[in-house]
Amino acid sequence: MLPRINFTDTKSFQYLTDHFIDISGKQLKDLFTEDPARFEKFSVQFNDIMLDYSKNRITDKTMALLIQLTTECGLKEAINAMFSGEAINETEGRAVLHTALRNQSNLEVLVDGKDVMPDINEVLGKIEKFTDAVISGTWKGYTGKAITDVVNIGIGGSDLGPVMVTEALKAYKNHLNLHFVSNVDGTHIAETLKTINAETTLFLIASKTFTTQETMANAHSARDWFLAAGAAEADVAKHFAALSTNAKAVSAFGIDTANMFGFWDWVGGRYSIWSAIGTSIALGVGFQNFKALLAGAHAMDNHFKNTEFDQNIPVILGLLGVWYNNFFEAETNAILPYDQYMHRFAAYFQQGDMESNGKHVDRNGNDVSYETGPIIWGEPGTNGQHAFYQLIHQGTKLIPCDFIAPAQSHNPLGEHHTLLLSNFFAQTEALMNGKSLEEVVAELKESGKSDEEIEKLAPFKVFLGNRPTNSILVKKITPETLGSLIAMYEHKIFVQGIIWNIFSFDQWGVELGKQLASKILPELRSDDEVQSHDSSTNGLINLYKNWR
Ligand SMILES: O=P(O)(O)OC[C@H]1O[C@@H](O)[C@H](O)[C@@H](O)[C@@H]1O
Repeated sequence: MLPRINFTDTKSFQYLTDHFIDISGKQLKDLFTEDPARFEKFSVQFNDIMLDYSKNRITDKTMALLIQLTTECGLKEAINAMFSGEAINETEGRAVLHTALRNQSNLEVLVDGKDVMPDINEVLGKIEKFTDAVISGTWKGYTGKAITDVVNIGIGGSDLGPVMVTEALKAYKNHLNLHFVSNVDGTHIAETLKTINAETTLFLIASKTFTTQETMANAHSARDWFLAAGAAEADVAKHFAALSTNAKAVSAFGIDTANMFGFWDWVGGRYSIWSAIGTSIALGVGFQNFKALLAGAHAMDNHFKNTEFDQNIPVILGLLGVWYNNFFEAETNAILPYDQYMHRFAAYFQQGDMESNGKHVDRNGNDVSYETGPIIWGEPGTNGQHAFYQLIHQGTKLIPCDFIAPAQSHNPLGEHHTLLLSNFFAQTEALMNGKSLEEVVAELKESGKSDEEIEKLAPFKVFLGNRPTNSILVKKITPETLGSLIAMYEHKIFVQGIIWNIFSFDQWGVELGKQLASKILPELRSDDEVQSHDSSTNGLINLYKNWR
């Protein structure tokens, strides 16, 4: 059982509340002047990842109090409970063991007294054999041709992770063309089917439950298209594989369970890229690179489990997030990778973070009296700079940002990477230092503006600064480093869930919409006027019926 401590009742919360009054009046740039050792003090390097958190509105005291908060909230015990397979997903009665999927040490992990490692290794072995056969071309389609295209059909955790990772690791891609279909909007599958050939296409039906409406609709359409292209029922086995925990539903769909890659109910959907859901990754970049991704995540797991909290990257990130969320009342957190390959990274952690910590009921079943999960958003730099950074620099909202960049590019083309990184370094400096009225006036004077012009223009050109950022500089985006980065954010989310006293591994909030859609569906199938809802919903449905 996880602890049940209201963090606002802790001593450290009270101390932090007092301490916040001191800190909120301080300027980051002054903190740097006062303490030239800030970078050494507030940075941690782990393998090829450097977290510099010195540009945050913190002092030694802030960090000491935040660490004290972890003790009062039982974080250490909670970490041990997760890694040791306790059923910490209490509302679903399940363990939370995505860490076991990447447990390259192979030491036993017990769930209800049974070591899960042999099953995990068996599935990994099966994925390796299958992906090697498809990549090498020994796996043949129904007309004897090798596979050229792979279509992963899945949604949420069965889509976002594979999309994000295969994009982030595109530099490692082989000849297979990967496609991802998630939306139940027929456009998604229709447009994909236009680009592929049934004889050389492999469909991966990725669904933990194998009941998700969108995925099942897309899977059936893919199957119909495949059969309409001239293939026979018996050919389905060569072109359809399932990634799922639900063998019964997989068979019922018509996929041979020999082509099923299984996982278990102790793997949450948004934590499932490390499971058979990662098969599209292994197909796209090769099994060895998939293994390296797992190894990178495993290394971060060990760091998280074994490192003192003041040097523990996910713990530090989690606590900084709590500091801004609950004291500065920041509502969002931007993730800004300066790496085009990582363009889906923020989208991936929108699900990872918001589906985990978007909860208003605590572990005692009571409404919380404080803010929980932040809104996660972001786009790659430098594109974001020319779009929404205006608000980060000069808007009225405090937006803590994570800047992520690799020192080495996979595409060292001319000066591109140097240009990119000059922006990466400049933005965090600008956000911290801002530009004072005096500086603006001096600049305008130098550019030859009259006093009258200066008076008019100056206020608009002032940057208040004091805007906090983390810089995460990595050597290169390799499978290992990416694995570590993903696990780092997963554990950050865990830390925050523990502090906020919420259950991070269920997602009841997605159910209501599904329930109502299934009630509305038969109403849409008939032509009768609908009167069973409120006037807005009735009005919209009836107009839709008139227009369709
Ligand atoms: O993999 P499945 O079972 O099709 O589920 C897909 C997604 O379905 C959503 O409803 C859940 O909120 C997600 O957590 C999940 O990832």
